Amino acid sequence: MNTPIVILNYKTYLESSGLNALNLAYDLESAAAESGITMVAVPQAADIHRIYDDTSLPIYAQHIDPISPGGHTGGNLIDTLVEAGISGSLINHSEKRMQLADIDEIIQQCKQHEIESCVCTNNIATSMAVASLNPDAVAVEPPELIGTGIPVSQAQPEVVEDSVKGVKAINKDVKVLCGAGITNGDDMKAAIDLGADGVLLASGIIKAESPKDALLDLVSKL
Ligand SMILES: O=C[C@H](O)COP(=O)(O)O
Repeated sequence: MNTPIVILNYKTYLESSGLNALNLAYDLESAAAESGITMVAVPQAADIHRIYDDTSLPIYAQHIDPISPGGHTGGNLIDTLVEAGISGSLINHSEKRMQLADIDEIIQQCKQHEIESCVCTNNIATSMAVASLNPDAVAVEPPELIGTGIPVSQAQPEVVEDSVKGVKAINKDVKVLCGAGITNGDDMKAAIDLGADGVLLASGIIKAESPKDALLDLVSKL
């Protein structure tokens, strides 16, 4: 098995926006260096460049719009995000749902730009459907557990285990991550024991008194 991966979605918490986004990136960078675990920052678009300039972290976008260069006011164009420093993107997060054809379009755009695609899903069936689109990773997250602190890997282990089985049966090269409520080392260990390749998380780290300590605890039982 490959080394597990941690993807930290900054969402739009004030604790992970603006200058706080950069401070959180420093925490991620030092926790990654101390633990040897790959940690990915997923800041808002406006904060990508500052993190790229000041750290060597892998950076994902939170969302890419299915557009091409031209007249799309307010859009998140992949070319601009790549130039700002991303090496991948979340796609279809629960808080930013997309139509199936648009998910496919963004996976293809990511391949053209040679960046990673991580498609979020809400259950086993959608995880399997998305696997056939050949993204780099699928991140399954039951929406009702997001932001609750109730970890999917312990509250709904069958969702993680069956998503892993279902996705790998369709395409063994697609990594399977899980998210929602993941906070500490026990939650992450449970996810990895169920076959997940890593975790996608947010509030448990962003809202922690010391995000760096929380990150080190997260990977302490691997
Ligand atoms: O992208 C991250 C997920 O939505 C999980 O969020 P959470 O860790 O706050 O539950």
